[in-house]
Amino acid sequence: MRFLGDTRPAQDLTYADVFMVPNSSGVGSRLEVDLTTPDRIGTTIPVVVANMTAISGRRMAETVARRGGLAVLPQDIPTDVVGEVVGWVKARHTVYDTPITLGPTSTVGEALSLMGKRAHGIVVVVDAGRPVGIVTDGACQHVDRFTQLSQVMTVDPLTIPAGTDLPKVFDVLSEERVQAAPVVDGGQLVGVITRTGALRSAIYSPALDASGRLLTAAAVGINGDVAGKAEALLGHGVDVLVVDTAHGHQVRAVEAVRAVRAVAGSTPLVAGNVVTADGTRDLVEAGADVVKVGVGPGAMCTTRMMTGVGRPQFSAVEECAATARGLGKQVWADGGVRHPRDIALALAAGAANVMVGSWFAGTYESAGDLQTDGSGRMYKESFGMASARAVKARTSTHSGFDRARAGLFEEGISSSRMYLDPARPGVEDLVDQIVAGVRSSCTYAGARTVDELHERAVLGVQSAAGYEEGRPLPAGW
Ligand SMILES: NC(=O)C1=CN([C@@H]2O[C@H](COP(=O)(O)OP(=O)(O)OC[C@H]3O[C@@H](n4cnc5c(N)ncnc54)[C@H](OP(=O)(O)O)[C@@H]3O)[C@@H](O)[C@H]2O)C=CC1
Ligand SMILES: Nc1nc2c(ncn2[C@@H]2O[C@H](COP(=O)(O)O)[C@@H](O)[C@H]2O)c(=O)[nH]1
Ligand SMILES: [K+]
Repeated sequence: MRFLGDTRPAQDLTYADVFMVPNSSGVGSRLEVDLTTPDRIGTTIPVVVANMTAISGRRMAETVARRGGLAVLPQDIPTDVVGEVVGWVKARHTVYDTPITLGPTSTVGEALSLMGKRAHGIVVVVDAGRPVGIVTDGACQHVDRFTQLSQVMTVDPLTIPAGTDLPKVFDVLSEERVQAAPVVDGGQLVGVITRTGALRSAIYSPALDASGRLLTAAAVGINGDVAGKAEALLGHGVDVLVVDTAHGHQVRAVEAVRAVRAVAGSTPLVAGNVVTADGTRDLVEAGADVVKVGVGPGAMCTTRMMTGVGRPQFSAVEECAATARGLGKQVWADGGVRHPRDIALALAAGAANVMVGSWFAGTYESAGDLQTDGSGRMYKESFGMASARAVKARTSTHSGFDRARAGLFEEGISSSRMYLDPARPGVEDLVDQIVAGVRSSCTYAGARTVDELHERAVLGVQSAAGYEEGRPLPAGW
């Protein structure tokens, strides 16, 4: 990566401050670009879901891994529960989505309460494991919530035999004009597939472990028996460990990384957060394979306003990535990502992978319950991991006094409404947008891989007006 005219700007920059110019490019198609991440953890797209309780749970983990990304399960979830989630994710199909199933005597009310859990939008009515009907949201309107599903379901639904060619699935669903269909193997339900799902499965490669199951990650904090917790997570089959704390360049964090490294064997270890070359070096020396970069850019984060501490994220990533790469390691850019461009710029700066939190909060797959406001718009509630709300949950076993004292040190937002975009309500819709944007950035730069994007990117610094000029104006002016 270099700056236009080879003039390094005097001050630190964030994503909005920079732009990338096109290079002479021999990459003729966006489909020639391979977004496999150079951190070699198994992700085939540079998207990691942040370890935030309101965002990253089992449905997020399953859905994102199926498209080549990774979700980090938060440190506040009890270890045995993380174990259950990991076991569940690893038992998921790597191509077909998990169905929502109910019986013929289940009610419309039950179906409606479950439908928002998944983007595919159908409930499969099963009898002894066989699909006997399909219920859509439309069929549940204008009927009593106590109506049994046998009354509203489409009987003998179209089913897709497991293993059917994906273009064929796409064509059959289009011809039959159905949004989603159950997938069966020997008559038994094994999953659900949509038209878009068939398309995506032909474009993306899932992030898999050595046994071909979906990849998982989990975070540990820096307090208590960190090594013991890490060992327990490894015992549950977690593939990537993340040591995560606000101030990753403190003695206790470095010691925690060393302790986890001692038990982690060859399991990739990610540690953070830091924003300096020194912080990066210390975490690498302690045993981190990947250093997580970002203090204060997060949407739920009040650290910079509370403390004045942090660093504009583009420059933080650039400096830490250069240091880590010099030591044969990598960084993840964590926080502040609101557009596909931010991910492309983080990779241009040298990040191997990019963590996204709040942007994914407003999706069907985030951990929270789907809610509707007075005007009928769907939203999820989200909160920061250093907010009073999260701290209260994390310290639930402490004395009342200690909890109250910890609550005074909040550095995050306790409640925010993240609205679902009606045009992109599922996390895969956002992943599509990200991957399309980043693949396109690569062809503009003449890069076929993430490393080539970093090598070839030529960046400039823009004014606020320059950034504003790049925004679309859908309503005209
Ligand atoms: N990327 C970012 O900008 C930030 C991210 N977060 C996220 O919030 C979650 C909770 O992290 P965290 O607040 O570290 O909580 P943790 O409870 O995991 O650990 C923090 C530990 O570090 C000590 N500590 C020392 N200095 C600080 C400091 N300036 N800020 C916070 N702790 C400090 C704390 O002691 P004591 O409480 O006694 O001071 C405590 O023992 C994590 O997921 C983290 O990534 C939080 C803030 C910023
Ligand atoms: N200072 C705080 N930082 C937080 C908090 N909760 C999460 N985070 C950080 O933000 C990123 C995600 O960023 P986003 O812009 O994509 O939402 C996450 O990985 C943490 O590093 C918090 O309460 N305070
Ligand atoms: K912020």
